[in-house]
Amino acid sequence: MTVLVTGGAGYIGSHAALALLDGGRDVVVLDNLSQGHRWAVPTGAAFVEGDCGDEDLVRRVIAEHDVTAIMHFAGSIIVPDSVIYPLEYYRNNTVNSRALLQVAVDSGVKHFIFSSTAGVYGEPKATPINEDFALKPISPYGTSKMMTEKMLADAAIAHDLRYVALRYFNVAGADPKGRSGQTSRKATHLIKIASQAATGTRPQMAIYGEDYETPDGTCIRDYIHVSDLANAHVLALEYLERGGESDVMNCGYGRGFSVREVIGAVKKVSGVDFEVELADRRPGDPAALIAAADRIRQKLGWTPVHDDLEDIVRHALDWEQSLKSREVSAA
Ligand SMILES: NC(=O)c1ccc[n+]([C@@H]2O[C@H](COP(=O)([O-])OP(=O)(O)OC[C@H]3O[C@@H](n4cnc5c(N)ncnc54)[C@H](O)[C@@H]3O)[C@@H](O)[C@H]2O)c1
Ligand SMILES: O=c1ccn([C@@H]2O[C@H](COP(=O)(O)OP(=O)(O)O[C@H]3O[C@H](CO)[C@@H](O)[C@H](O)[C@H]3O)[C@@H](O)[C@H]2O)c(=O)[nH]1
Repeated sequence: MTVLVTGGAGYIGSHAALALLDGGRDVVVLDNLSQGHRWAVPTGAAFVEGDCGDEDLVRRVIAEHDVTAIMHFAGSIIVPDSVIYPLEYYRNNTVNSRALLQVAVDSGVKHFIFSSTAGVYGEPKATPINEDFALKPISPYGTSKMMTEKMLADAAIAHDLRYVALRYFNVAGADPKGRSGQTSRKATHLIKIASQAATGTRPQMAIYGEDYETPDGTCIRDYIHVSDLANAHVLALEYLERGGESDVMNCGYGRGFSVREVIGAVKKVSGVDFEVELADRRPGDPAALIAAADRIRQKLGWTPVHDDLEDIVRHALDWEQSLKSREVSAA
């Protein structure tokens, strides 16, 4: 009875592995370390270095570890890169997910939890966004995730497999106990970048556009603490194990903060007045993305405990500081 966590050496996967281990589950992480780090795999989890699209390897891992459920985090995640390298994104996010799904079905794994994204909605017609809105992704990244959702839906009809696809809104923060956090080599996320500016890892940061139709002109997003998100995965697994139907669920808190509000919170919590420039809009940024977050609360009984922007920011800043000392000690 082991959970296979693909991408468990990365940001969200490592937090999910921690949540599973904290709940007394056995975990095996499969990660090719293209972005993740061996040290990010939580103590107590078994680790296999390899690709989730390698069917023979995944078949062996499932058999050797008696895997009964899969949480699939492995993937390529940078939206603008997906525009430049679309075929690479379809390979890693769609083709490799197909391979993993094939082995899951062949091996009799019945429960599958998938990392999807608010990016599947594209430019939504209104906000908050509920799960029944049309899927109209505007990037290859969003399309690659939508295609995996479709494969899951069809496979679940044809085979003895049930799934939950969790559509994450803006994931941020770090494990409150300091055991993991965001370590991406190529940071693009707002709270990560602002935390780097506050801790001196980068000299300044920019706001991408101040002329949106929002109260302060900057984009609004629904920031969700990574540990609340990790717990949602554990609850999704329990839901499937007690016979829950396959479903898709938004993961957000149902409220939003503007870029300016986020930067203000990072300055307040850190006490550092770092330099912020104004820059042009970043292509493809919708003005506001806020989740309708009722379904996940109702169906999974999910009750977030870190729904506080300053909490999220504090944990992100603590992690950024700890990364600096890690680099110093590694030098
Ligand atoms: N971070 C966000 O805000 C966000 C939002 C929506 C959805 N997601 C999704 O959540 C998942 C996890 O994202 P993250 O932020 O933790 O990213 P991450 O880059 O930190 O983690 C992804 C991990 O997967 C590994 N990986 C990539 N391709 C692999 C492959 N083919 N085989 C094995 N391992 C592979 C990487 O080495 C890395 O450790 C992704 O699927 C992403 O699309 C993330
Ligand atoms: O240095 C920065 C970084 C970001 N932003 C702005 O901050 C907002 C949030 O940006 P970011 O943190 O990059 O997140 P998103 O572009 O909203 O995308 C994230 O959230 C989506 C779901 O909402 C996921 O699909 C994506 O994978 C994930 O990267 C946007 O308006 C950006 O323009 C800045 O102004 N300056």
